[in-house]
Amino acid sequence: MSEDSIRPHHPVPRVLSELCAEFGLEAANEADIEGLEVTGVTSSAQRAHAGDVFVAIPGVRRHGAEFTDQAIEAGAVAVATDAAGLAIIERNGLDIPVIVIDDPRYALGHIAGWVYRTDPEAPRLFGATGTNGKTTVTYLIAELVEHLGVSCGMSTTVERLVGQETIASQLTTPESDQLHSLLARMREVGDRVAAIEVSAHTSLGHRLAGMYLDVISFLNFSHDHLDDFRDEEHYFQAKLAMFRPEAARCGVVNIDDDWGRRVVEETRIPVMTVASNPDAGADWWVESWGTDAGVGFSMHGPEDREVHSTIAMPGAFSAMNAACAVLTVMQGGWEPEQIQEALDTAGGFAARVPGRLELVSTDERGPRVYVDYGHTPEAFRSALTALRPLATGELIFVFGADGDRDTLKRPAMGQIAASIADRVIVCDYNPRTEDPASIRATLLEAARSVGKARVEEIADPETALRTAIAQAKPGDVVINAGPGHEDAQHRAEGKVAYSALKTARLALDEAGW
Ligand SMILES: CC(=O)N[C@H]1[C@@H](OP(=O)(O)OP(=O)(O)OC[C@H]2O[C@@H](n3ccc(=O)[nH]c3=O)[C@H](O)[C@@H]2O)O[C@H](CO)[C@@H](O)[C@@H]1O[C@H](C)C(=O)N[C@@H](C)C(=O)N[C@H](CCC(=O)O)C(=O)O
Ligand SMILES: Nc1ncnc2c1ncn2[C@@H]1O[C@H](COP(=O)(O)OP(=O)(O)OP(=O)(O)O)[C@@H](O)[C@H]1O
Repeated sequence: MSEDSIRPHHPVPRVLSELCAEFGLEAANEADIEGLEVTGVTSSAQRAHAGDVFVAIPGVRRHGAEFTDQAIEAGAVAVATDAAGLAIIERNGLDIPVIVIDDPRYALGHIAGWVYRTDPEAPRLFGATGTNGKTTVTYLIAELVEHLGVSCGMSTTVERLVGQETIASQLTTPESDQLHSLLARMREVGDRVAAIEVSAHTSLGHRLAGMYLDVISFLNFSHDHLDDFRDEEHYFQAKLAMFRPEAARCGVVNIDDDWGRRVVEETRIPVMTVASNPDAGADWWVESWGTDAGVGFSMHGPEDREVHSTIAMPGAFSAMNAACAVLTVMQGGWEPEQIQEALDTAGGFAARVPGRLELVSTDERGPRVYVDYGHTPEAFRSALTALRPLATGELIFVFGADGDRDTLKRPAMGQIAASIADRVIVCDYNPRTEDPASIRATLLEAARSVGKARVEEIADPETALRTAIAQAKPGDVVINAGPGHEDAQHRAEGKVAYSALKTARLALDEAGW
């Protein structure tokens, strides 16, 4: 099943004229909408199903109304669009009822919420936002809620989970029509909570319109996405927008950085704060220590309340991720004692998050090899700092940078890599339409400017990873940052199949580990 087809299996039809009455809308053309029933909503003509309202959005590249014929062919019964969209439909002589709305992208979520009967109580939404760690924390929230005996659906960059079914994701946070449809299907299968990863792009595209977050967690904030947002402040405001009373009931905020403290100052929803420093004045503070499998952590809260457990992922940041998940669930209504018992019974967080500092090597006599999804300067710093102590030999870092995405972060990525690792190998990572050699050149120049690590260039990511693993010795740690769970590279010539996880396994096999 593809993500495009996640729909409720038993939709209860709604009457289009009631939708118009609900939102104060009128059909713009002659066609009679009386008695017309709708069962779904789509913003993409390619995803249209029979019985859908096609919400035609004026996009950055195209106007959705240009694709109305495809939506009609698939069985769409009406279109909701702006005046420009109506003009396109009329110009093309198409015969379908059209409802004219001012801002189709904003209206999309509200219409979808009405058609799919989105109910903030079923499932309740627990969201995670931040520059790094959203996917991980979303998995941890879902894991903990399930340990508490409650069925939890999930939406992340990696996959959507509905009941027992998983579907690979396209976007981190889906378009609002897809999200409402996903929630409707979760309700059908009995998921009472949905853990969802909320990107800053969500605010740009009103992807949570018509939904209400029960709890939203702010994990951290650092340099990323300055191509899509005018500057850091706009990127921050997109995240802060989730902390409005109209968007969320309550929140959790990590105040380890100044941005977290700003969220606390500027939000009008009740928030529970957390920090890694006991003197930060947070409601909860977290101490952590390394274990064989990851980290152990103790959370100290008000009135001497405590939660202690482990997470099978390395690094102090993993303890903070676990703490944010615990506090999200606590804000959702569970007591620390219930959470403690659930974690004790489960033996801590297993944290099975594909491609997030995933340990691929299994032979303890050989080098340790990790595949990671880090692609920001701070993610590099966290991963390298977490694994540095495990390297009794060399710390070898294989990485590249996204093409057609925030070019400004590249120098910091190169510098951080070369200031913590012993050897860095710069390769391609999703160059998209950019010249890969010029992306590598920026990273190499930044890495060499540090004058510490050995810096090499191997353009092909597969060759780079295989070389690093073939040359690694016992005691060395190899990290491949970037590809994480992905199964393809995005290049100018199109998508090229590539899995770093598979390559790492193969190379370890070949090296006899
Ligand atoms: C910036 C942004 O949010 N862009 C999104 C936006 O694009 P757009 O407005 O340009 O849409 P368009 O391509 O002009 O099309 C206009 C309308 O026509 C429809 N259409 C278009 C073509 C067609 O053949 N048929 C059709 O029906 C489209 O569905 C759309 O409704 O609407 C499109 C469809 O609804 C999205 O796919 C697209 O996301 C693009 C692909 C994207 O890559 N976004 C990334 C940056 C993103 O959102 N990333 C974040 C997370 C990042 C992170 O944290 O790492 C995410 O949440 O995934
Ligand atoms: N709390 C954290 N602080 C800093 N770095 C982190 C944190 N959690 C995870 N990371 C790093 O970021 C990488 C990506 O993690 P994850 O996929 O959970 O983040 P994300 O916010 O979902 O990323 P994306 O926005 O790209 O989907 C990890 O593999 C790890 O290297």
